[in-house]
Parts: sequence; structure tokens; C-alpha cells
Amino acid sequence: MTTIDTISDAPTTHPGLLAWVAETAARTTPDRVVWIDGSAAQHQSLIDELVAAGTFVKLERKPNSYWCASDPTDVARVEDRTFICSPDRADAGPTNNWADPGEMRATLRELYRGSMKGRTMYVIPFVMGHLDAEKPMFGVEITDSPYVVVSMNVMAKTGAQVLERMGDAADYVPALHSIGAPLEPGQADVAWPCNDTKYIVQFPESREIQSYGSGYGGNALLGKKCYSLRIASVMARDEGWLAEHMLILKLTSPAGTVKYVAAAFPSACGKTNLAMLEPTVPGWKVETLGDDIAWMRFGRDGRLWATNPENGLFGVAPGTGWDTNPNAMRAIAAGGSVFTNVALTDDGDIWWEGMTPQPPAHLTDWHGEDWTPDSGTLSSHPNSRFCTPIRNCPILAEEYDDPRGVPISAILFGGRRKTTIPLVTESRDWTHGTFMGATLSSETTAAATGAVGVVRRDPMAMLPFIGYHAGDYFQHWIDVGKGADADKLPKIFYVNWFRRDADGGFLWPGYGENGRVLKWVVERLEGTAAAVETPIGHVPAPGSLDVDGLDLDQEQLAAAVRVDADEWRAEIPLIQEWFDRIGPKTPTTLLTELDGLRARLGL
Ligand SMILES: Nc1nc2c(ncn2[C@@H]2O[C@H](COP(=O)(O)OP(=O)(O)OP(=O)(O)O)[C@@H](O)[C@H]2O)c(=O)[nH]1
Ligand SMILES: O=C([O-])CC(=O)C(=O)O
Repeated sequence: MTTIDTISDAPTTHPGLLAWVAETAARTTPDRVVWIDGSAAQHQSLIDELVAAGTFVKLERKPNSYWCASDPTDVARVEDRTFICSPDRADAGPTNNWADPGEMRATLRELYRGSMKGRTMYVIPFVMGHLDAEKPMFGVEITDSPYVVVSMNVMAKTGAQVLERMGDAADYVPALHSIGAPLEPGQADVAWPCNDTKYIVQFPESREIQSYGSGYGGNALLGKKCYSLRIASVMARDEGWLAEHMLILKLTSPAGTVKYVAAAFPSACGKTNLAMLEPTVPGWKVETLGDDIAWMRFGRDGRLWATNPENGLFGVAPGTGWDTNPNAMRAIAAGGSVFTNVALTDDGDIWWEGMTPQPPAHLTDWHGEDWTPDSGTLSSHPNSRFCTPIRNCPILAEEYDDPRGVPISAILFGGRRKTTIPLVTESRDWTHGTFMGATLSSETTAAATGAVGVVRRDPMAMLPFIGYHAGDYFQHWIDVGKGADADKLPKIFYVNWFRRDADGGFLWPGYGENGRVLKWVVERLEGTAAAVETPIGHVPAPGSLDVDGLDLDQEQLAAAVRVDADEWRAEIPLIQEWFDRIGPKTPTTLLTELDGLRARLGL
């Protein structure tokens, strides 16, 4: 590995970057500074160090793949420690934690003082999206966590090729990360150092990120949620595009017609699964473009084109199995993955709940303890993850490599709701679709710390990721629609795979069967499927959803697609409460939509 002891040996002459790296090194006082070059040799040497340190365990049964367990207190995004530090508090809005940028900088400056002592400071030049995009989206993450470097090498394009393209003048998002665990001389390290004090901070106006104390997921891999959603959503507002928490898929019909679909579901609500779907309906084919983030810009043809800025998959492990998501299983079998907080099998493989119907007789659980099916505990943390190169995905669409992206025909919004929300509803138009997105609700999951299963509004699945005022964000969505040719805008649908029956069972089998819903969506776009108009939008007419070969009785299907006026009447005060919380910035058009819904429900 190239170790560069002095900044003057740096592999760049970009004056701003050099100054920032020097200043950060002076404050955080690492033992060494290492520039990430993106080479396989350097990547491997970091992995070897992590194995030697006991942080990684090499898997015997997956090529070049590693098991890792985090500190049990550092397992998910910390939304209560995430801040949007706009100069004016009002710009962060009621859904974000806000702190004065000057005060926050001062607090963090103190925390970073000596925070990398005894450690190596890595400088990771990266690009989200294509290097040859019209305007490449550069970032540089400075971190003292080799785990973060290895993961960033998977999730983004990193290294010398990026630095070279940045030249001396490119703008980039500086993203500073420290686990906040300085090592005194002679002090033994732990496998997952971190700090109880955590800050995940975005400075939207100056496009900067500072993160402290956590080494896990979106808290630490700063190209992901912090840059590609929180910071990018502000750039998108200013420049007239959309940075969204969406998967992107390519759908080909038996007749060979191709449609591209984007879908926004909250964390751990099925994006990776839908993006890699194997449809059960004969002749339909899904290919993957992205499983988490979509950047959408209008093309010269007036259509909305989407790209996936990421290079890897950071998927929820539990529930991923050969029967639910065989393509994810194939992707991880191909190697080059890091698995965090899953269980280890006795023969050097990984396992998690839902991978196979029968658990192995003995495992080492994510705490490193012996585990058997009788243990009465979960072997893997519910937010355990696989981090895998997207090129491992066997159904990656060839358009992934096209910097222009793909033209989107349909946008799906969806959440996890036991009641009320039908399997699929089509909006009447863009504004109504924006209302559906703005009022999206979902039960919380283990992807963030805090209670699981609590229903909350999660607009466009972006609640924790909108980098500015949610009311302005809704207005931005409406404006995007206003400025466009209505015929060319994607059609918006609202889906719910998670509606339950009285016994708590899922009404809809989900996973590969969701291809049936995608088929209905495409047939609606083409005007060939029938729908029934209801107070909340159009739902499948009886017989219009293809359930051929599906073991589902008519009553269950009817319950899955049913619009229950009483349930919706109960929803209205919750939506009102939500708009009240957003306050005077709630766009009038959305209030008018709510009035219309009320009237249609006879309220
Ligand atoms: N019942 C049911 N569960 C599903 C379905 N699709 C996904 N899930 C489960 O939902 C959980 C999360 O699925 P993912 O596809 O990883 O969710 P994600 O939205 O990509 O999650 P993030 O990576 O956090 O953004 C897993 O446990 C899945 O097994 C479905 O159609 N029905
Ligand atoms: O950001 C993370 O830690 C993981 C993730 O993809 C999400 O929560 O949606």
C-alpha cells in the first residue's frame, strides 16, 4: 500500500482538496495518511489488515468475501443524531433536526481534535454516478475506518481515476468521517471501534458532510444517504431535478415492449427485492438498474431519465433467500462481499433468518456467541447487511452503463401498512400522485434505531433524507410536474405488499408475485387493463390483475385490493395532522387534493 506521510506526496494538485486534507490531518492527528487509489492490490491489503485485526473473518464458502460484526450499539442509521445545518432554521423544516451551522462546526471541530490519533486517515476520492456524466458528481470522503474504505470501494467508483478526472478545479462534496475512537500508544484496539456520541451532519448550502462516532451503513458510507439523497436533494431543488430514494428496474413484456419503472419504498420495505424480481408471470422479465437511489433529470426529449449513482448493493440480509430473492443470492454467491451482523456457519459461510426454511443446527450469531434453533434469539441483526458489487447482479441491465440513464414510465410509491392501503392504486395525474407520495405512510423498520412497527408518514420514502424543508420538497415535486409535458411524465402508482388479514398473515404473497402488479401497471400505461375508480384513485377491476396459477382465493385477492372507506376516513385526520406539522409551506394544491379526498369519502 502506498503510504504517504506528508500531504506534499499527495497524488493530486487540486489546491482546495490538498488544503482540506492537510487541515483535517492537522486537526485529527492520524499516524498516517493514505490516499485510496482504487486498485485491487490496495483494496486487498486493507482487507488483510481487517482480517489481521479480527474485524473481518474470511468466508471459506464465498469467494473473496468477509464476515464482520459491528459493536452491538452501532447497527443502524441514527436519525435522532442526524442534522441538517442550514443557515436558517426554517430551511430545515419540521421533519429534520436542525442545529446552527456555526455552533455545529464548533462542536464537531472539538470532537475531531485528535480523533484519529493512533489510526490511519484514508482519503477516498469518489464519484457517485458516471465519471463521464455531463457533470460528474464528485466527493471525497476522509475516514479513519478501513471498513468504510472497503465498503466505499464497493459502493462507489473510487481512487485515481476519479482524482484524475477532478483535475485541479472540480467541485466536490467534502465528507469527513471519524469513528471517534483515538488509540493511545500501547492501547489494544477492538474489532469495531466507535463512539457513543454520534453526529451525522449535512451542511446543505455549502454541500458538506461531517459524520462522527458511528462506523455503520448510511451513518458512515457518506456517498450513500448523506450525499446522494440529503445533499443531492438540495442540489436537485436548485437545479430542477429529483434525487430520490428509489430503485430502478427494466421490465420487458412477452411482446418485447420495454418500460422502465422507479419505486420509492422506505428503508427495508422491499426495494432490493423488487429491483431483482423474478416475475412468476410467464414471459415477463425484470432487469436491475438500481436498488436504492435514483437521480432523475429531464432529457431533451421531455421525458424523465433516471440513473443509479451507486456501484454496489447494500441490502438487508434477513428475508433474502433462494425463494424470495434468488438474484440477490446469486449476486452474493459471486463473491467480493462484506456481510455485517449476520451469523456464521460452522463451515465458514453466512446464514440469516429467511435464507433457508430450516436454520442450520449450529451457528455463531452476530454477537459471536454459539447459537442453535432453540436459542430463542435471532442469529442475525434485523438490519444486518450484505455489501456487494452491483456487477455481481446476474440481471443487471446493460443500460446501467449509460450515463444518460433510462426514461421512466412509472413511479411506484409504497410502504409497509397492515391495513388501509390497497395492493395497487393508480393516481389520476402527477399532482394526485405527488399527494400520494407526500402522504405515504409506513411502519418503521430496523434500518433506523428506535421503535420498529410504528406507523409514520414517510413522504416519497424520503423522510430521513430530504435535505431541506419538506413543504418546499413537495412544492418542488409539483413544480417538476408543472414544467413538464403531461404526456411524457411518468404515471404514479401507490403499492402495498404488506396488507394483513385478521390473523396477521400477508394478504398478498409478494416477492416474485409482485410482477403481476408490474404487469397491471404496464397494461394501465398502455391502456389495456381495466380499473375501478374509487375515492383514492384507480384500483384493479375484478379480473384485470393476472392471478393465473396463483394459489390465492378470490376473497383474499378482493381484500388485498379493497378500498375500505371507513379505514380511509380514519386516515384523513392523520393526513391532516401531517400537513399541519409541515405547516404553512404545505402546497395549496396538496390541501386541495385532501379536500377532494374528504369529499369523495363523504366527509
Ligand atoms: N411480505 C413481503 N416482504 C417483503 C417483500 N419484499 C421485500 N420484503 C421483505 O422486506 C425486507 C426488506 O427488503 P429489501 O428489498 O431489502 O428492502 P429495501 O427497501 O431495499 O431496504 P434498504 O436497503 O434499507 O433501503 C426483507 O426482509 C424482505 O424479505 C414482499 O413483497 N412481501
Ligand atoms: O443507510 C443505511 O444504513 C442502509 C440503507 O440503505 C437504508 O437505511 O435505507
